[in-house]
Amino acid sequence: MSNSLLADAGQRLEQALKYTSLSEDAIASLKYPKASLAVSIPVRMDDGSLSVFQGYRVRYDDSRGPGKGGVRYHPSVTLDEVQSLAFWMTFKCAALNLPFGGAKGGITVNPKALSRLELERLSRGYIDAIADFIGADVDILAPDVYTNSMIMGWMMDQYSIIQRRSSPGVVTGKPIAMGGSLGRESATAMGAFFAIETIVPKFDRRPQDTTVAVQGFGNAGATIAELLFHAGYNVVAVSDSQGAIYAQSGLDIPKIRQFKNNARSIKDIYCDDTVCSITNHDVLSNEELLTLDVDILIPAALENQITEANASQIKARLIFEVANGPITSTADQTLEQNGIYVFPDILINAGGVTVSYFEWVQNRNGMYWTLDEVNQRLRRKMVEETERIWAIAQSRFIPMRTAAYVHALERLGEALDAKGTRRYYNGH
Ligand SMILES: NC(=O)C1=CN([C@@H]2O[C@H](COP(=O)(O)OP(=O)(O)OC[C@H]3O[C@@H](n4cnc5c(N)ncnc54)[C@H](OP(=O)(O)O)[C@@H]3O)[C@@H](O)[C@H]2O)C=CC1
Ligand SMILES: O=C(O)CCC(=O)C(=O)O
Repeated sequence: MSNSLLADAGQRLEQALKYTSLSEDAIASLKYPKASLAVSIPVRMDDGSLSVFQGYRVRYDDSRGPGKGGVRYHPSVTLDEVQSLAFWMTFKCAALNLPFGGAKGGITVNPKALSRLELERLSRGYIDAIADFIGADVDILAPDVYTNSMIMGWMMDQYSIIQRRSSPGVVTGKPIAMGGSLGRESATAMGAFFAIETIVPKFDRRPQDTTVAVQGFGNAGATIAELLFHAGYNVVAVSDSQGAIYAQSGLDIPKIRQFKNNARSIKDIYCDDTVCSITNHDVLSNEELLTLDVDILIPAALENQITEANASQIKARLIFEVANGPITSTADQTLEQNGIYVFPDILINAGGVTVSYFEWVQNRNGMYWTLDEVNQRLRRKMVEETERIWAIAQSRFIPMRTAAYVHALERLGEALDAKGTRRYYNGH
């Protein structure tokens, strides 16, 4: 592992390997992505010009099943980032005992600058470029940052056109009308909520006495903020890419969501009777939100938000990583020294991929579940695996992140070893 984000992610693997007895072969297999594809996607723009975008799809490991992971559209997407995200998917799927390996995709683009038709041509062009690399039994796509069910619908449709058969199982997070699952839209946050509800009582905390700050107000961030708000937590700060707002007495999250739905930034919220009931809130930067004196901090935006530079200023007691990779490995050490508990991404945000798995199962069976069934199954899975990881952390005196990796590694090691060594010999 030579480059930075992936190298940093690899530190977590090294740390966890000290607590496992994985075979040398299994360890060696997990150190590098299995396959990385980089593609150019030419897109005819609305003004007639041609723009060429860079896209990626990485399958990190598929020893437990087909690759699984979302597709990100963001200006800062790089191969290194996509490889790291695929690495986390591998451990996430194993930690939750889903029959999948880890994969991820991305396009380097600012989707906010594209028209809807340009976005559709880009999404279909991406599938044209990676069609041979994916499949319902090979590598399955899903939403991530700045992608959504509409884009997943275009992707599934384009793949079906290429294959000349309906192929719903190649993409999850689709519109319900195209075989999507009820509950997938809220699944990442719902899974995090079930984990938080499992963990918070262990710290003798009650929702009404617990303050929360959430960074990121998209699919994951806005939904977890609203779930916690309705459960009685005091959500005092939220943010989007433009900035944050804070009110010590608490924020009215459903009203902020209503405001944000009109494509405006949280920091521009103003108060009148029709738009919000927030009074006396302060506007903060995203950096300031992270260092607020709150009980729970929930990063739900991008990677590398808590680093060596600001870790010592974090005052939250518990951090739940809804985003992938928001804390660097060196920052982890500082937080631990300061007695701050970190609940890791590969557990906390696993609700999304868990309901993606449910969607894939429903597509294969052609039978569809009610929202209640989906959420009950999700709750069972999240509570079960959270308790298992908690027990590992407690019994071995290790942080929850290391415990989650140890838990995932035991399952990955079994699958890698069960395949034997034959596959390591060339030509036989
Ligand atoms: N969607 C899913 O199913 C899953 C998502 N995740 C992870 O959750 C995180 C959020 O994803 P998701 O909610 O889906 O993405 P969305 O695109 O729905 O939302 C992203 C949010 O993050 C905000 N944001 C972007 N850049 C910054 C920044 N620099 N500082 C603060 N906020 C910022 C955006 O602001 P603005 O509104 O201004 O654009 C937006 O509110 C990611 O790490 C993703 O990988 C994990 C598991 C599953
Ligand atoms: O739903 C999925 O398949 C993956 C979601 C995702 O990209 C993630 O968990 O980071």
